[in-house]
Amino acid sequence: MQHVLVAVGIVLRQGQTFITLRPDDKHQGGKWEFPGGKVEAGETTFAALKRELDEEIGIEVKHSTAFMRIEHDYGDKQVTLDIHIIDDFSNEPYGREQQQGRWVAIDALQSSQFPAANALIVEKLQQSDWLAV
Ligand SMILES: Nc1nc2c([nH]c(=O)n2[C@H]2C[C@H](O)[C@@H](COP(=O)(O)OP(=O)(O)OP(=O)(O)O)O2)c(=O)[nH]1
Ligand SMILES: [Mg+2]
Repeated sequence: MQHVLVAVGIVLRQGQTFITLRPDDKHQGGKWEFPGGKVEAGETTFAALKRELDEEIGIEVKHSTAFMRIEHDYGDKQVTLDIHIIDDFSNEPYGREQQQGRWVAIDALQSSQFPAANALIVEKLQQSDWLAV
């Protein structure tokens, strides 16, 4: 069974987060995601986060805080999501790989838009009072 470690970034600004649409031909395609991707051999999670967020949404990550870690088994693939809040970045995010992207209010996030592993992320984000600042 394939097992991957994925660095995931919750890009936050004024109570909103930037999400992107996974291409149809990828694992969990057609679902919205928080940008990120596989941590490569010899790479730290922070380095992977910086690299993936530059590649996928064109931002430069300046600061991140660990948020939570989730293990999920999709049956065809096991993932460990290492999720970080990105609270300082430069450049305006956009779908740099031609994927759709949009800002959405944390309160308006719906678990059903995302892969199953994300339900716990949405729940915790919506419980975190400190995110409102
Ligand atoms: N980026 C991201 N991946 C997620 C989320 N939720 C979730 O279950 N995943 C899963 C889907 C994929 O199986 C895996 C991400 O791996 P991926 O194959 O897209 O990684 P990648 O961006 O490096 O893709 P690639 O360029 O190597 O094709 O994590 C999420 O919110 N964001
Ligand atoms: Mg990715």
